[in-house]
Amino acid sequence: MPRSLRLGVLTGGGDCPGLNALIRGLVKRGTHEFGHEFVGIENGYMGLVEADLTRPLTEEDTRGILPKGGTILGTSNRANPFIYAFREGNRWVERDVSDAVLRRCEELKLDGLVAVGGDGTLSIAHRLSEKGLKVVGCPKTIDNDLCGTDQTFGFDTARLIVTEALDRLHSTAESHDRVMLVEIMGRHAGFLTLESGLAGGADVILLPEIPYRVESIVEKLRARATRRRSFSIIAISEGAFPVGGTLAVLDRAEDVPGRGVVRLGGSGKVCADLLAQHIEAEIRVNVLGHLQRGGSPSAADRVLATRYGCGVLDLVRDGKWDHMVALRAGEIVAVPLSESRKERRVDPSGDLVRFAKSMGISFGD
Ligand SMILES: Nc1ncnc2c1ncn2[C@@H]1O[C@H](COP(=O)(O)OP(=O)(O)O)[C@@H](O)[C@H]1O
Ligand SMILES: O=P(O)(O)OC[C@H]1O[C@](O)(COP(=O)(O)O)[C@@H](O)[C@@H]1O
Ligand SMILES: [Mg+2]
Repeated sequence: MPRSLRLGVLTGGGDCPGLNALIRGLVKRGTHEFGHEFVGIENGYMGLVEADLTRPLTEEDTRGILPKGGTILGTSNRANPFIYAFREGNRWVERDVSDAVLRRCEELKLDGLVAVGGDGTLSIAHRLSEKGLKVVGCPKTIDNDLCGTDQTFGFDTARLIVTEALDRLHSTAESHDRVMLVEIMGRHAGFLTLESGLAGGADVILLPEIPYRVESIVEKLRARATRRRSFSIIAISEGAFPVGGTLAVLDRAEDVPGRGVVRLGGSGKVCADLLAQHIEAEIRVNVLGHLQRGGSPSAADRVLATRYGCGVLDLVRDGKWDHMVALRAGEIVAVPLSESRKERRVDPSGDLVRFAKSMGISFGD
């Protein structure tokens, strides 16, 4: 019988469907096979900085959570221990509280920490690991932009939601002869836009990896109009921008204390305003927003998340701290956490883009 451990668990960054399935897999296998004990840490790393945000996490707590969206542990994308934001009077100050986080883990008598998150959460995990904390990671994000793993859970569900939105927008766009722009999440990576754009039959797909020229989109829209189809669907990433232009930003990194990264939004409106200078057709912009992350995970995401939750316990058993679980060529493997710092992007000359172009889909280049 392997040694029973006391493990902390936290979920950090933006939530995504499948986090609860992961927590369930982790706690069930951990309890049954290893006799581990789990401590739930609430609101990401915030739970290791602020008081009263930890609680026992038992198998009983995981009953019925498999199909639930979000995370029963809560999360935060503003709780980086290396730039933690505190309110002092009427201003915010940022401090490095990473030493206090290590002390807190000792107080909680943790033998190790399981950090579930995206590039942000996992690179923080790696930095904590460098300071001596025993951490293992599980990758998550609807953006699918993490290096080291072929897929993150959350992506499949988000792709289904966006595809359904594109399907639904087709009928109203066609009835009104409109150009529909659909703004899709993904930060600086276009995976979600590319794959749901393909699945949902978009006519134009605009990605952060391929800056667009308005003239090129106009040409495509005009070509469609002469074929007596005067409606068009444009799938645009929140991180897409015109050649020579800049990112559409809702909050700069420095405007949100503790956040450390930019909040994107508004690329659809920017593109619509540019197009309106050239075409007569009515244009509408749809921002799908957090609908893309909400609700129950798909079967595929439940399975992948369960595999990650169960699989990370092999890393713990083998003492593979400072590693994360990953999917590579269909297998669950261990990858150094330092890999998670590298972000993945759509390859503009890869198969998907090439085939889409060969079918007549415009990328605005
Ligand atoms: N590439 C990065 N490297 C280091 N820290 C990051 C990085 N991206 C984000 N962070 C920090 O990690 C926290 C969570 O990041 P976020 O991107 O929202 O979540 P995640 O990537 O884990 O889903 C933020 O507070 C931010 O300060
Ligand atoms: O929830 P917020 O703070 O508005 O953040 C929105 C961002 O989070 C995401 O939904 C998911 O990103 P992460 O997985 O890196 O947290 C991005 O697609 C989007 O840009
Ligand atoms: Mg991130």
